[in-house]
Amino acid sequence: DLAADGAALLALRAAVGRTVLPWNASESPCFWHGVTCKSSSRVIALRLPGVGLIGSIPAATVGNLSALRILSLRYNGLSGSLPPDISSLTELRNLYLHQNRFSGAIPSGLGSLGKLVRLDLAGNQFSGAIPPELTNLTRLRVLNLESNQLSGEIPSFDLPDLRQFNVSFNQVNGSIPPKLRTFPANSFLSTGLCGRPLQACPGEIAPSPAADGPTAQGPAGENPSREDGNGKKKLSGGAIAGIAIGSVVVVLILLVLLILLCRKNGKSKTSSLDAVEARGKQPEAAVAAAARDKGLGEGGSGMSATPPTAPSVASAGAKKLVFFGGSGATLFDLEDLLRASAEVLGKGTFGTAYKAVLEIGTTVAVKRLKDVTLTEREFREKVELIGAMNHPNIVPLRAYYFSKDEKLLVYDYMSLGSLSAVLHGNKGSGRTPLSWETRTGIALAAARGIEYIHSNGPSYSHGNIKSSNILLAKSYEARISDHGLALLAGPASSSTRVAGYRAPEVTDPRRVSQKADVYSFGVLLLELLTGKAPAQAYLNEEGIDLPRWVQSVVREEWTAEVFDPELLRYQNVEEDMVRLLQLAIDCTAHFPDKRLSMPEVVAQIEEVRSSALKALNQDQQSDSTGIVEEGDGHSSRRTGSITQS
Ligand SMILES: Nc1ncnc2c1ncn2[C@@H]1O[C@H](COP(=O)(O)OP(=O)(O)OP(=O)(O)O)[C@@H](O)[C@H]1O
Repeated sequence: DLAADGAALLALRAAVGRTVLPWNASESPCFWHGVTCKSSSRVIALRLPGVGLIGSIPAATVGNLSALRILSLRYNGLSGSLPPDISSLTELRNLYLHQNRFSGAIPSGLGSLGKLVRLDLAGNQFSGAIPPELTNLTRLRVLNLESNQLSGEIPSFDLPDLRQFNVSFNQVNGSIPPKLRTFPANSFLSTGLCGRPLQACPGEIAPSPAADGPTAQGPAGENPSREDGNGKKKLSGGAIAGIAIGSVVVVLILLVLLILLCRKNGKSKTSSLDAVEARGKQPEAAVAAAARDKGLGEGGSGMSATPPTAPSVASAGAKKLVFFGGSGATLFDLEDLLRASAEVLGKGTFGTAYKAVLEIGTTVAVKRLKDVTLTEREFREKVELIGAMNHPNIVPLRAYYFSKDEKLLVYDYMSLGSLSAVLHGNKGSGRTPLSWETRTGIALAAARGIEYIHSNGPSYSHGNIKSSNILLAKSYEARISDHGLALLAGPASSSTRVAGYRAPEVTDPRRVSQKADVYSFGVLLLELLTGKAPAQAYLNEEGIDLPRWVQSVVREEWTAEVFDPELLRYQNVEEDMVRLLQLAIDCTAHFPDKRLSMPEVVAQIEEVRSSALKALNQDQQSDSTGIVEEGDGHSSRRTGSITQS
């Protein structure tokens, strides 16, 4: 009970923190710095990073905190052996003891902490062998043993969830166990180990580059960042010959394509986009040149004047680019568009998107629609509805083009790309994680954009809310894209939509509703909070989607586990994170009637957002010097509680 927990904590203070822990014994331990309770009845987290604890931890101190889930004593001066009764903390998920002076053997009893997710013992003086019992920790995601004095061979870990592993700077030796060979070389630096990703062991055949390919995946089969190795493998003679022959073939194919392109001169004015599509993201000067070869670019009429509100027509021979006015945007004509250097941004449900940089300097995004079966009149009517939408959180549609063979939509180009790319792309070094303040700003902007779409009438919905349709302009201003495209799309386009965002009641993706948008937005919120893509392979291995995964974790009361580790560095925001998580869970309620409306969602996010801005101000004012690690906040505030919908 809480009294026993309090006594254990006071005993710990007497042993290692007499002068540094200002705990008031007459108050409930739940108010003590670094202590987190559940329902004011048990201590579930003890976080005392870098507070100056010194000495060795006796038995019957932390070992008596039997409800403990998080123990963080990192960056202190703790020494001696770990107390063996640490193995009685069977609720423990995160154990952070790195950067102390612990010595002796790693207790084999740690292997009985079956709920452990993160174990960090780096930067100590642990010696002896790595206990084979640690291989029982089947939920382990992080195992960091770096910079100790461990010796002997590494036990054969086969942990399905292991994402980070490090034994660098130890005296371990022997062959790297097969299941760990997919981790990069810097997991095994300065050891006596051998085998991939290091040098082959004596008697082992060095892997050929070809053999590296398919087996270089992580244990969960989905973590390409582990493939890095030292990147200096030598190519075999066969591979060099293959590359040389391949290059010659590619050059020949390009030559043939160029000849065909020249012959087709004049056939279709927009067919230069085919060339762009074929070339993907290659530099595009040549594409512009190809368009010029076709006689499309010379003598273009440049910018056109525009009336402020009515659609205007920029003429290019028989072809017309129709603009929506009122924005004061610089206009251009079809010829300018064709002369622009372009690159493929990506292929989506409704067609291919291109970035086009016009000679006048304007950059636009052009969407080339596929499978449009509407008549010209129907198409124009529907596109004008889309073009009439005007809101700061909607990507503006500037113009469109319709011909029998080609349907184009011209949008403002959003320079920071999609939320999906920012959140999940570039996992390597140099990545700038999205801050809590930015995430709440994006959530609010996206919610306002959807609210605006819904405000046009009960039959208006977006139908395809997902992170690749949240685009970011400079300073991470978020806007909804692809609004209204479902109106234009043919039946074929509905099949490719990502199921991870689709509300359970939506069986035909073309028949969506506002409540289905709320569901998809809830998934998007979960994505912002967890950092996980709804279609991520390992979530779906068990057939679990993101909302169900979050609910299962929350049900087990590991709320802190669901959050993106990149978010856990922020101080004083835990309660707001939990509020947003609760909102996301409410939005993803199974039954549409139980879901909130978008105005309600916006109102709730506004509250969280203003609190996030306050926290940001506090952070900027306070002199925060601590180094905060994954899964480990400084705040002793309660994480809050979550209810299931
Ligand atoms: N206006 C824009 N500015 C910048 N990038 C854009 C713009 N519109 C689309 N993109 C980028 O182009 C890529 C393809 O977009 P597109 O909308 O065609 O497909 P999608 O969003 O991936 O899927 P879906 O069509 O199902 O919405 C997206 O990843 C997006 O980042």
